[in-house]
Amino acid sequence: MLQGSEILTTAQMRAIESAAMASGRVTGAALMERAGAAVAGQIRLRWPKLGRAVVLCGPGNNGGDGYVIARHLQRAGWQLRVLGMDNAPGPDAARMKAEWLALGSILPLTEDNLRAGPGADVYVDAIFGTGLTRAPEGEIAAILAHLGGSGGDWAFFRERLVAVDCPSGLCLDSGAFPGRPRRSGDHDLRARLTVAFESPKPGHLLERGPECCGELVIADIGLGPWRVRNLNEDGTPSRGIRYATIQAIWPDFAIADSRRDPIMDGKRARWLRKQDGGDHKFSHGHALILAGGVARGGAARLSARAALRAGAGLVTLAPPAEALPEHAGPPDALMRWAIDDPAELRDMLEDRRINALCIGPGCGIERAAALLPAILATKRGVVLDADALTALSTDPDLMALLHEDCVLTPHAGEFARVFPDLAARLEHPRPPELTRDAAATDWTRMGRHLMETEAYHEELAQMRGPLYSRLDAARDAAKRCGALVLLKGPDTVIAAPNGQARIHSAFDIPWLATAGAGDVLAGIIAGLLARGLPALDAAGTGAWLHAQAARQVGPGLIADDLPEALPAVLRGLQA
Ligand SMILES: NC(=O)C1=CN([C@@H]2O[C@H](COP(=O)(O)OP(=O)(O)OC[C@H]3O[C@@H](n4cnc5c(N)ncnc54)[C@H](OP(=O)(O)O)[C@@H]3O)[C@@H](O)[C@H]2O)[C@H](O)CC1
Ligand SMILES: [K+]
Repeated sequence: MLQGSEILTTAQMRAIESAAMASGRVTGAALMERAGAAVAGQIRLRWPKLGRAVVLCGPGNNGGDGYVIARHLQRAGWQLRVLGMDNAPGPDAARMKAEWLALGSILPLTEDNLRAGPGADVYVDAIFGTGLTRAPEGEIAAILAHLGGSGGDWAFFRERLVAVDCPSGLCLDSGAFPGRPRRSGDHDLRARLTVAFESPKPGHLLERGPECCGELVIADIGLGPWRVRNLNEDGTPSRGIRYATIQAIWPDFAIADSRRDPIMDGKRARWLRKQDGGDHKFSHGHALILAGGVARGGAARLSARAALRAGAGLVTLAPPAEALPEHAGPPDALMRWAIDDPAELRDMLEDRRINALCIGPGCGIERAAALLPAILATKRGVVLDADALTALSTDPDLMALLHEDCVLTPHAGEFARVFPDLAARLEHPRPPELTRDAAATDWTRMGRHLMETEAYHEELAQMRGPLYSRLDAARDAAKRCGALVLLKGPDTVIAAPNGQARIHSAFDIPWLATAGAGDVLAGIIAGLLARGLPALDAAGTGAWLHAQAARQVGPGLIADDLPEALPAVLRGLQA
C-alpha cells in the first residue's frame, strides 16, 4: 500500500510525470501551473503582507515553475523582479515564460543583477530541481554562492530564501552538493522553506538536505493515480504490485496534503501497545542481552532496560560469571544469568522462548567473536552493535553466518570497518593521494586536509549524475551481508537485503549523540524483535521510538534517561 511517507527517487518522479502526461489526462503545463501555484500559496501563507520578491529562474522546468510563481505573486499584488536565462527551455517552461513576459520583464540571471535593486522580502530559487546533473559552474555557481552567504549576508538569505523542489545544486538522490566536499557547510545554500512536489526525495532527508532545505513542505500536484503504476526506482516499469520501497519515518512531518502518514499507523501502534489476548509475559517474547566482563556492564544494562521498556515480556542480562555481582540491583524485572562460553550459551538457547538477542554493547570483541557463531546458528532475531560489528569486520566467516533476522546497527565508523569499500564511495571521489588501504576513519581526517588539492577539485567538477548516497551504501551493505543494516546518523538509513528502505531524520535532536544512546537503540530494537516485529519494522520503529524518547527528554539528556522516557512516548500512541 502506498503511503504518504513514500520517498520517490528523481527517476521515479520523472517517470511518473511522463506517465501522467502520456495518459493525456494532464499536461506538463498543468502540472507546472499546480507546482508554481503551490509554492506561491506557501509563500503567501508565510508572508501575508504584500512585499517584494526576486525570482531566479533556471534553464529548465524548475525555472518554468519560477515564472508561474512570479505570475501568481504579481497577481496578488507583490512587486516582482525576475532574473532568467535566454536559453530555449522546453515547451511548458517556454509557455510560462511567455505568460510572465506579458506581465513583466526578465533580467539576465547574473550575480550583479541579484545584488542590484532593493533588498527583497523573498528570494525564490527556481534555478535547478530534479534535473541537476552536475556541479553548477560559472555565473550560476557565483549566484548560488552569493545566496549561500559568500557575500557575508548568510543570515539575510537564510530567512528569505524559498527553494522550488530543492535548494539549487543539491543532488536530490543523495543529499550532497556535486562539486563540493561531502560535509562542507560553508556557503551551501540554506533555504528557509523548500516546497517539493508529490513526495520527498531521498536528498531531502539525507546528508546536507535537511539543513539546507529548511522547512520542507510536500505539495500534492495530482500525480497520485500514476504513482500506483508499477515503477522501479530507476523509473522503468516493474511487474506486480508496486509497494513503496523507500519510506520516510517522521513523527511530525508537515505534509501539505491529506495523505499524512504518521509512522505509527494502526497496525504498528497496536504492536507497541501489547497485543490483545497476549496476556502472558511469554506472549511478548524473551530477549537475551549479552554483557561484557568486569566493569564493562553499563552498556548492556542500558540495552536491557531499553528492551524491557520497549515491551519485551522477559529480558535476561547475560554477563560472564566474574561480572555477575556487579549487575545486582534494579530493575528487579530484569533477570540475570551468567554465560561464560558458547556451550553455556547453546544450552540457554535450547529454550525456544528466547526469541531475540542483542550482542555488542560493552561485550568485548573477543567475547562477541566467540559467542556469535552459536547465536547466528539459531537463526533468531539478533541485534549486532558495537563490539559485535568490530568482530564481524575481522572475521569473514562470521559475516557468512548473517541472516535476514539480523539487524546491524553501525555508526559511520563501524560501517566503514565492516564495509570499507562502500564507506569510501560515500566520499566524493576519493582524495587522489589516499591509498586504497587507508582506514575509512583516516580518510575523513586526511580527506578533509587533502580536499584542497587541484586534482581533487578537478575530479569533483567532472562528476556526473546522482551521487552515491547513504541510502545506496546501506542497501548495498544489506544486500551483500544478507542482513538488515541500520546506518546511524541524524539521517539514519535502514535497508533490508531485498531493497526495502526507511529513512529517519533526527536533525532536530543533536543531543541524542551521547554515550550509550546507541546501546539503548540496540536494546529497543531487540525488545521489538522479541515482541515479534519483523526486522525492518523493529529497526524502523525502534529508530523512531529512540528519537521520540530523546525529544521527550530534551537537551541535557543522558542515555540512562532514554529507556525511562519510553512509557510517555508509548502513552502518546494510545490516542
Ligand atoms: N516534468 C514536469 O512536468 C514537471 C516538472 N516540474 C519542475 O521541473 C523540475 C525538473 O525540471 P528539468 O527541466 O528536468 O530540470 P531542472 O529544471 O532541474 O534543470 C534544468 C536543466 O539544467 C541543466 N543542468 C543540470 N545541471 C546543470 C548544471 N550544473 N549547470 C548548468 N545546467 C545544468 C540540465 O540540462 P543539461 O542538458 O544541461 O544537463 C537540466 O535539464 C522539477 O524539479 C520541478 O521543479 C514541476 O514542478 C512539475 C511538473
Ligand atoms: K530550486
